[in-house]
Amino acid sequence: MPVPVGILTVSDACSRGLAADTSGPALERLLIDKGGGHWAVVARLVVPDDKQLIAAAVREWCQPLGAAPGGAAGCRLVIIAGGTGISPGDVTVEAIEPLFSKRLWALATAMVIGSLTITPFAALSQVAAGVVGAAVVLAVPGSRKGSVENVQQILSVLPHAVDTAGAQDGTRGLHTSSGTPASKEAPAPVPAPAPGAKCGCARADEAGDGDASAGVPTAHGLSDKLGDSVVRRARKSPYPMTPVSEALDMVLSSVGVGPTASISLGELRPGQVLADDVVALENVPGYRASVMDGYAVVAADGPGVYPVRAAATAGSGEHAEMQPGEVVRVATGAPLPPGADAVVMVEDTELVSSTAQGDEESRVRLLASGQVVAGQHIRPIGYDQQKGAVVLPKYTAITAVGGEIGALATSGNITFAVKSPPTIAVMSTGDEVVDTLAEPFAKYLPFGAIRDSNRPALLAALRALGCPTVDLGVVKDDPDVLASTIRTALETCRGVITTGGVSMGERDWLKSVVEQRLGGKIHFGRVAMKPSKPTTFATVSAGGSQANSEGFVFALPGNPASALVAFHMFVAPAIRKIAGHLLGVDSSDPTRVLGVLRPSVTAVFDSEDIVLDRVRPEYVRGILAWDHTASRWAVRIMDRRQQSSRMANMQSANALISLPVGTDEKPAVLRNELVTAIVIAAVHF
Ligand SMILES: Nc1nc2c(c(=O)[nH]1)N[C@H]1C(S)=C(S)[C@@H](COP(=O)(O)OP(=O)(O)OC[C@H]3O[C@@H](n4cnc5c(N)ncnc54)[C@H](O)[C@@H]3O)O[C@H]1N2
Ligand code: MOO
Ligand SMILES: [Mg+2]
Repeated sequence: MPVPVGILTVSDACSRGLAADTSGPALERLLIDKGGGHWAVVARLVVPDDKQLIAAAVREWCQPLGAAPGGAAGCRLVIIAGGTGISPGDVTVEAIEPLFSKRLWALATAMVIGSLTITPFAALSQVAAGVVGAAVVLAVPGSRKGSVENVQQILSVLPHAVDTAGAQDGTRGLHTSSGTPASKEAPAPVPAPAPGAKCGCARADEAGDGDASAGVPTAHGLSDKLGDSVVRRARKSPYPMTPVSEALDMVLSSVGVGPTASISLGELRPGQVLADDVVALENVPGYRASVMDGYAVVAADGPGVYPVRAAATAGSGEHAEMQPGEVVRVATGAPLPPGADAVVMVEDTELVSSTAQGDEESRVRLLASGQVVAGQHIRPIGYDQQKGAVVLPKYTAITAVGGEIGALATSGNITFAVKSPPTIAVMSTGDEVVDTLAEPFAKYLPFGAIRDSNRPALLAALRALGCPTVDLGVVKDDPDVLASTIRTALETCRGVITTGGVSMGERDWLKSVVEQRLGGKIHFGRVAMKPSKPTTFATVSAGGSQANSEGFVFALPGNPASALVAFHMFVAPAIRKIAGHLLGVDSSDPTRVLGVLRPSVTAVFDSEDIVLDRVRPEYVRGILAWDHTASRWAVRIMDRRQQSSRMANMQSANALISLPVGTDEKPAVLRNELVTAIVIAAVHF
């Protein structure tokens, strides 16, 4: 049995989502690659440089399994990366030393000596090693390189150290070792774990908005335990502030490209993508066709008076061979008689005589004004479509322009291999939310109620992407109903979008429902962005017709602008991936809407200066347009009132202006500065 390991990254920046945690993954990789199968990383966490939080995590992980009411983690090795420098903010060693029942001086020294052979800066790290409960706990520098180099020095002796540490403490755990230094420090408030909980592998750090977490993974993930009273809810969100790019990576690596289906022309819809090249089965035109209404002639005959032979209108059958000295009346699109090599427009002729009944042309004059050149006004065979040529290549997206469906109709194929946008169900949640799509229409709102704007907006946005939709209505804040509605929807739909109930409120149940009722995995529960911070993405094993596949749940924030921004940032790319849109297109050309990600353009900021948020990167709703005078993109803010509760700031928006976190050096974006605009809808020219 591999030995359970916990890896704790201590970093203010990582916990705030402002930097990616690279040492945690690197240490895990080291143990996997070089640990000879001895280790299994069962817990990874990022916490800020906070003594209480570091100690709480170590204490929790080093408890024996089942010792505490559900909180024990049973880790036998804990590696802490970061917070070992000599600045006042580095508190890792101070946090863990009081927990040590035994200091492992020599182990720490071995790490220092080894590292000193690599860099003299190793002398500036306060590495530490000790025993906590039955576990060996190491504190190593926070840099990816430094952390790995230190652990590498002692990797070969670690298995023995861990064995011995377990043996020396008969109680095997902190829990029963009251009186050890560990028990002297008050534990940080930890959300109540479930009975029997053990180390999860979810990361649980905390960041953003100056708050700090006590989150430690439990059997039910990080969410508040359903059934617990409000007094036991987490008072800080245990969900890491995931950087936007990481969140997007998690989404795109969790959803796979959808299946290919063979469908008929009438079933083609905008949003689908061709899964194969479509080859023309026939020439268009399949015959030499007239481009004008007029007369088929022999060009060498030249101007003069000619008898008119049987008329050829489009669709009329084949002609007899044409003779020099005669003309054949033809309509646009009609086949030319064999022998004709040009068409003269009716405007370049005059009637000379008609039949006795006066209902048919007898002779016409080809006027000298009309030049007659061989080949004139004739479409040769295969002019528009060559048999055997690729009409539309694989990855072509079907658009609402109609050109693709038209070209496919012309190709002569009966069926087409396509990937389609998935069926998605949409639900609004909230006791206060009044249905705006179902009868009867609420003419007057009860006090405290709000009309549902999220569901209609999301259903429309999904349809625009080509998704078949299922409307789940408005669901009350009731965990049972929420769970059963989502579960049932996932039997027929690839994914469910909910809005509301994902933040810190006493009736914000979505995360708990996903983890505890649906057995889902929350990949992220908060994103470092403004708006849409509590955006949650989870995968859930589906039943019904979707059995054996994973459904996904996007639990979007209730605030309307937050829900829509999150939709465009995360849901729309997932849908485009499932539908088989080409990955990685030319992002410099925003008119190309192919691709999983919408393109970003650099644009001039054409609005009053805007103060940057100091914690979260912001996605401001804007209108992107081509500035014809200056030949550049310009973007202006839709609506200065960018509150996430205000749906109106999304209207007419075709771009999200991606603004960085503000700093003392760069507190604002000024008019005429360059910004990045993410295109979310058709751009204006
Ligand atoms: N203590 C904290 N409170 C909040 C935090 C936080 O970090 N700590 N985050 C805030 C942020 S940011 C957002 S965004 C919201 C997200 O809230 P929820 O997703 O839990 O959504 P609700 O609480 O259910 O509703 C929020 C808001 O939106 C209105 N709403 C909900 N559904 C709809 C709908 N379908 N149509 C129109 N409006 C809707 C609802 O009435 C509320 O006003 O949490 C903050 N709080
Ligand atoms: O993320 Mo909330 O979406 O800031 O309002
Ligand atoms: Mg809420």
